[in-house]
Amino acid sequence: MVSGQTIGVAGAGSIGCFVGGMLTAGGRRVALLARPRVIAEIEASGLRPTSFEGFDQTITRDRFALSENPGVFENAGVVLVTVKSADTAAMADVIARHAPSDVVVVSLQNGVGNAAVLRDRLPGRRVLGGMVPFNVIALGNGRFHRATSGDIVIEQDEARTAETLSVPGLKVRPTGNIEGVQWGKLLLNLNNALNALADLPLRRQLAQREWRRLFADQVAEGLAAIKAEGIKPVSPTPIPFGWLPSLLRLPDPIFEAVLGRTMKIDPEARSSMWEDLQHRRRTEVDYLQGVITGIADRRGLDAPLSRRIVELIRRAERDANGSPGLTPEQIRAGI
Ligand SMILES: NC(=O)C1=CN([C@@H]2O[C@H](COP(=O)(O)OP(=O)(O)OC[C@H]3O[C@@H](n4cnc5c(N)ncnc54)[C@H](OP(=O)(O)O)[C@@H]3O)[C@@H](O)[C@H]2O)C=CC1
Ligand SMILES: CC(C)(CO)C(=O)C(=O)O
Repeated sequence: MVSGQTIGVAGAGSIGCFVGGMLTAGGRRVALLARPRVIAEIEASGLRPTSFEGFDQTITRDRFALSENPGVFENAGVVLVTVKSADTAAMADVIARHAPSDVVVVSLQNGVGNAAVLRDRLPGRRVLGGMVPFNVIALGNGRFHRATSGDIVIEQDEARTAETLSVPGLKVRPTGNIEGVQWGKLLLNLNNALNALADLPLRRQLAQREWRRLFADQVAEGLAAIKAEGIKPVSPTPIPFGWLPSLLRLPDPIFEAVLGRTMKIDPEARSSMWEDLQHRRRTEVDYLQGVITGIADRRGLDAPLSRRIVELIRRAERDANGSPGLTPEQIRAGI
């Protein structure tokens, strides 16, 4: 990408509006493709990325392009894909029709299959996998709040796309092993569903040992499945995966001390899957726990916890009442 070219954001919701806002604040030219409800909110209030570190800027409407018309991608040098995984294929087709043929497409999504879907539907275009380690919550009135720490990681390329996308307050690091990084993130994202079922902020959920034991059992089950596939996950935190289950099972005060040293979590942070249940949207459970049950099916492994959680999330999606607010005991009871 040539610096000065437009950075398109394909599906501006929590991640897209935060990243797009930070890039605009950092002097990049940004074009957001968004739904009418998101456009109306930003038209009324401006775009306000904020962060647990104290960053807080309201970006006026004249500083970026914002539209429901994918024509906003016509001069894009990079397009960041920030839709939920089920919408990746449809968004790839939009990019194919509206972005230049030499555009670089970067997936900033959870899950391990989105870059492959984009590559399949965008032959000839450069597609880079990515991983966003931090949480963003949509707080209303154009405010998109980064509630946990960590740097974005994307696949390294000769054009040094990662470096071009880095601005103050939003660091993007290149990696030669994006698959390992994405599988590592998938293991942490197994907590998204637990958090969604718990109806608790992440910090309060992780402060309770019974929730952490459940998360530890999920990670152990996920690790066993992905090791059977010969995959070596890279931990997104300074804690190696081999230690994570034991660490999660520690008594509350010891765990708190370790967590406090490894990452920052705002009191209001919650998983994106909790947000999906609250807004009666389809969740990404098929791309997270569903990947583990898929491996288990192929390899004849047990994955009882992942199967139970898929079932509970599907039930919550069908009920459309938001989070069911379950306890760890209620989740284990059906296994
Ligand atoms: N939120 C978070 O904290 C984190 C999220 N992630 C990952 O990032 C990805 C994005 O998540 P998140 O930002 O939370 O998701 P959101 O649902 O908040 O944002 C996606 C947005 O894209 C919109 N969209 C979908 N298709 C189109 C289209 N064709 N044209 C215009 N807009 C479209 C959606 O609208 P609609 O709903 O109407 O379809 C929605 O507003 C996911 O893979 C998620 O797992 C990763 C790390 C943290
Ligand atoms: C950052 C994290 C792990 C927060 O739960 C996330 O990826 C999400 O909410 O989707």
